[in-house]
Amino acid sequence: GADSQSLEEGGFNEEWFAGILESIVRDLNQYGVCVIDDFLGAERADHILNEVKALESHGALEAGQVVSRQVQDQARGMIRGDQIAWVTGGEPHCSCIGQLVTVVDSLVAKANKHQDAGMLANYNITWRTRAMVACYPGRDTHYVKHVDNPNGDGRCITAIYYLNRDWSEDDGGVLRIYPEGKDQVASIEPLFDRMLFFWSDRRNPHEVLPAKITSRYAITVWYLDQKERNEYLARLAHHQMTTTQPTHA
Ligand SMILES: COc1ccc2cc(-c3cnc(C(=O)NCC(=O)O)c(O)c3)ccc2c1
Ligand SMILES: [Mn+2]
Repeated sequence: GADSQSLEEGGFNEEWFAGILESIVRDLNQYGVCVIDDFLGAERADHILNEVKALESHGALEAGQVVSRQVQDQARGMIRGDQIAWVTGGEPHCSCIGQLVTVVDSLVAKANKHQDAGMLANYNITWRTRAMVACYPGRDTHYVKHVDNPNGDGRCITAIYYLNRDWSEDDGGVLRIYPEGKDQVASIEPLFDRMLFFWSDRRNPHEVLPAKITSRYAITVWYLDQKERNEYLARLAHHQMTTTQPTHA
């Protein structure tokens, strides 16, 4: 309700947490996507934005994440892709990013074990990646339609936190999700203090439309299902065994 402040300094309001948890469980089950606005409040969001800008100004963001062949061909001659840094949140001057990840960790863990978890109950989410701090440097940088986890690498939920103040339509950089088997498309503007969750697998092909303005900031964490991750690592180990079989004379 109006009287529940979103966050006390340092701690998190029980009511706020429970409300967000309900939205995540309900929307992921119903739409495979969950958007939460005014997630942490403007003050905390500002601290996180300042930490991201500091990373950028210190050259911590590296251009060019791995992209598949045809994308590189398509992108040749164009400015493409985001600049990224992998952050644990424990680095110096990254404590607010760390707090963000901690809150999202507890929300995802609680949602996974929620009594109405539904499809979420099929997972046992025990791991996650580090936080990928990303900046699309404007000048029409984009990300072609793709699936985050097309081949069962263990990632089950993509969590993206956006940090773009005063974002407007002609700034571009909208995230378009094409939920599998549905005819409606979700167009998600990368608004300041907006939190987004969606299934990482083939249920959610998505693309980032060309970003016009200078910098489009986002922080992404991928949550892993233990079983799928272990099976993936086993496949990887087996593959390495068979391909790098020691040759005996
Ligand atoms: C092997 O090393 C790497 C390192 C980083 C990688 C990052 C991505 C990636 C995937 N999705 C998105 C996205 O969908 N963003 C949506 C949005 O910003 O609104 C994005 O920005 C980046 C994919 C593969 C990678 C491989
Ligand atoms: Mn993606």
